[in-house]
Amino acid sequence: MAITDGSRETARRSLGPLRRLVPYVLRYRGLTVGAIVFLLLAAAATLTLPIAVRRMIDHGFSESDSAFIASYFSMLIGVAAVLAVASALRYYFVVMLGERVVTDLRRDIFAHVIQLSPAFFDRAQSGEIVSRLTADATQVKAAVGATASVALRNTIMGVGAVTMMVVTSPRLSLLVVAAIPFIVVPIVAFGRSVRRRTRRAQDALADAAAFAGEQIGAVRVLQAFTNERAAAKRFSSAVETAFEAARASIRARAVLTFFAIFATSASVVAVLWVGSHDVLSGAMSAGTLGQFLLYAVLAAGALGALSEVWGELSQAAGAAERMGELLDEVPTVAAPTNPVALPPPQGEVEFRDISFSYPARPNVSALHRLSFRVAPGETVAIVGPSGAGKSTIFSLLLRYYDPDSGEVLIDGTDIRRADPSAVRERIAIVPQEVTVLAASAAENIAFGRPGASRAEVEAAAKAALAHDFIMALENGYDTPVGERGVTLSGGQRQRLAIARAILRDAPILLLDEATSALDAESETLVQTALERLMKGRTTIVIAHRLATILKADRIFVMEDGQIIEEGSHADLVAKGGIYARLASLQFEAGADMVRKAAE
Ligand SMILES: Nc1ncnc2c1ncn2[C@@H]1O[C@H](COP(=O)(O)OP(=O)(O)OP(=O)(O)O)[C@@H](O)[C@H]1O
Repeated sequence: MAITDGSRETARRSLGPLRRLVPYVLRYRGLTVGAIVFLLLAAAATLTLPIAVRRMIDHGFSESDSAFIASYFSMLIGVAAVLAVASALRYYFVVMLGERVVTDLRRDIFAHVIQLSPAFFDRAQSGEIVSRLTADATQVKAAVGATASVALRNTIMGVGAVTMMVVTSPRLSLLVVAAIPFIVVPIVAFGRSVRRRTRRAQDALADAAAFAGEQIGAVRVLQAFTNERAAAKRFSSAVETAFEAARASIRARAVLTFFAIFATSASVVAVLWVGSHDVLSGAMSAGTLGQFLLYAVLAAGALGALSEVWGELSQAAGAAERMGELLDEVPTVAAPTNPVALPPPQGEVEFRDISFSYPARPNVSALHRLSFRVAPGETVAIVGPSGAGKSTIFSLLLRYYDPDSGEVLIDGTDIRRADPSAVRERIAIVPQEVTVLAASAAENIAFGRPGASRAEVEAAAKAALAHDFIMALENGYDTPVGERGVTLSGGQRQRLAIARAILRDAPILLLDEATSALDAESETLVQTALERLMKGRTTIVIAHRLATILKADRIFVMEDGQIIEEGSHADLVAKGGIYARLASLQFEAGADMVRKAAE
């Protein structure tokens, strides 16, 4: 399974996954080259400053030549200008590159994820995927942009400064080299423990955030069960745990800061001490000592910055790895290399000896040697207890999954041989729970057929008896509905779904009847709209209402993944089998009708 938490730990240790970003970076050669050029230019400008300072000290103050000072300072201003321009442009190119790369990554991942098979979503949490698109992407952006450039700049600066230190004074450099282990080893060791504590604090905070997200998402249920106090208490203890973890990390960081500053300052003082003896004895000029010290400070700064960004880079590597996992996920249901074209639509559906288990539950058989044929234009109602496999029939028809054995045929073609999109274009679905998108009413209907004109949307809405309630909304078809807009009633949502299906105008209609009862008036509207929708189409309906079942041409009674009875309502009632029992129990409300039909 690709979506795991385990990767978070291992990923932090290696920068390897960042390699995945290289092709994205290379797509923008201009930005990349610009970033590197200005990076080098800024580093070079910085590295010339200590030389300038030496010449200042050694010549500027001793030679009372004002022309020298003037030309000298104008040159310095020139260097400063180069430094400023290069730094600004470096910032621009580097940050732009980061934004660009992450925009592309987000776009690619989203496009990839939404075409993955439902089998993937059975095991992945949608929250986890979204967090990869947002939080992980932000980390990668920081890495490609700021962090990588800080790392690169400081590597260049570090190497440059150390080289210049050796050039300036090999003797003092040797002294610094001798001091390095005493400074660096403890800092690295301590830094590691700081990182461990920081990670613990972040994980604790992530737990608290996940809890908050879940509770706020289900706030109505939370209030209905009056669980607010318990939830508040749990959250409070979660954030307190995060605080304690943060405190440990802050404390460790404070100690680290003390040590780092003291150790580096003390060693600088020591070098200065030795160096000033050399100056006094005439072995070295004061300017050279100044130059050396400045290089030492630059080198130390570069080293410090590198140790800081290392942690950030390895976190970004973890983020890049998690995003990469999503891109590596292959859809289990894919179009064949040479998909066959489906014949002209008739609306015939056939299941031939289908056996199927869900990948998430391979030991449970959802459908077992199931065969049936639905003729063009026929209406079939599927009834049966919960878990019988009714929805699974829909899932296989839409090719969300492929059967373990047997064939699903649409108009005589095995759907595995066709492009899944071509198969799905033949099907319209009215689900039990209608998804209303956070968009306008018109856009919600147009979802049925992307690109439909406003006139087509309105015609569909009229046929679905949705026009009147939409016109009564504040801005008619342009009124936002769904999450950030008007909340629609159950009956209105269903008519919206019916309008979508009418607009789709597909030969095969899959109807998953809502179980929740509507009031009589809504019910009549929905039924009328449905009848219009079903006209002339092959309809398979997972039926819960007697009225629907009575109108069906045939009824399939399912149990344990098989069709155990089949026939018209009257046939089945007369037979006195499972259906007859089911009908008199389950469809109590229509018991009279059952009796009448049986007579
Ligand atoms: N995505 C899934 N992953 C694993 N098992 C599943 C999945 N969906 C359904 N199942 C299992 O497959 C079997 C058939 O389920 P299905 O949803 O087709 O039943 P159903 O007749 O539609 O039930 P209901 O009327 O309650 O919707 C059940 O045992 C169910 O637990």
